[in-house]
Amino acid sequence: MPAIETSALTKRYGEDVLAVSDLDLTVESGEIFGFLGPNGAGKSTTINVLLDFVRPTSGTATVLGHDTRDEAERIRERIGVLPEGATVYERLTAREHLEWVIETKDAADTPDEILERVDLLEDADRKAGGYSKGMCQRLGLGMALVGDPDLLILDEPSSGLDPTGIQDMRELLREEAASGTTVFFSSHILSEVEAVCDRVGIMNEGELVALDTIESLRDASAGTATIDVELAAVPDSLDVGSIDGVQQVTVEENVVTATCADTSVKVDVVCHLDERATVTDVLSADTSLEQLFNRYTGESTETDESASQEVIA
Ligand SMILES: Nc1ncnc2c1ncn2[C@@H]1O[C@H](COP(=O)(O)OP(=O)(O)OP(=O)(O)O)[C@@H](O)[C@H]1O
Repeated sequence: MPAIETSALTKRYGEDVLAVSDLDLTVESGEIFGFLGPNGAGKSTTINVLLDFVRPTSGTATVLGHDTRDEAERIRERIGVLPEGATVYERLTAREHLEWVIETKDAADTPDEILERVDLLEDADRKAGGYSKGMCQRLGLGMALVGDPDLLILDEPSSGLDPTGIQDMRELLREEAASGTTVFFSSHILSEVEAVCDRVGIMNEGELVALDTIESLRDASAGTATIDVELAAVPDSLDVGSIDGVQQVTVEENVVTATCADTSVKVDVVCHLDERATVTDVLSADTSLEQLFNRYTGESTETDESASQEVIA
């Protein structure tokens, strides 16, 4: 039985906003699934449907085999949730938050054990009103862990966390998955999920535009590369487009940029240009996973620093 299954799931807000469109998504039991997409892509809306916080306009969703509309209570008993921008009660301490959730869920956990896991033990008896955003997020994560849930649904779990916090969170998700918990979490940053996910679904403008394993996405991203070749002067006829495997060519000032179907084509481009002009510099960049994500979602790649760049001449 899949942990999550949606079929033709659609959610409209009023006439104008199609937040989720015809979504077919299956998350298998035991996997760590990253639900990706830029702001406004429909991730939170999908999660809110799964939690029965909003009702779908059409289509269906099941969580742990239960229909979200008819059996929301049964679902809640078996899942742990970190909602978007988790709120805490300012006057309660972290320990009191956990005691409250443990009691509500009639769970056997001890607060200290969970506080230790989310690194809040030292601050357990401070009122949450004085917590930083990252501490609130860790408290929210701790509350989601109560009752050893079969499924964790986390909306932007690393929001507000510092790099150490993000690493701790990844470790915790791995531990949960290793103990048999399915983890479904949303993010708008691919690099945050690629280290930990088995599969990712990429949403854009309400639609699922990619659904694959990280490895397959990597394979796809390994297939393309761009090369910038700087020339002393650009001759009238370059004819770079005639080279096998060159997909696109642009010339700006004296730099020729070619998009190649695979990395081996880059050498052909350099040789071709070297025969026709004086090459003064060459910069090549293999397409990174982040760029691939950006391509699916139409985001700009200009500021992407994760592209692996190497000067080859
Ligand atoms: N309650 C609401 N009423 C009207 N429109 C809404 C409502 N909630 C979401 N939307 C719209 O639905 C679309 C999808 O929003 P959603 O919050 O699901 O995206 P998201 O991928 O979670 O984005 P983010 O990463 O910013 O949280 C957006 O256009 C948003 O403005």
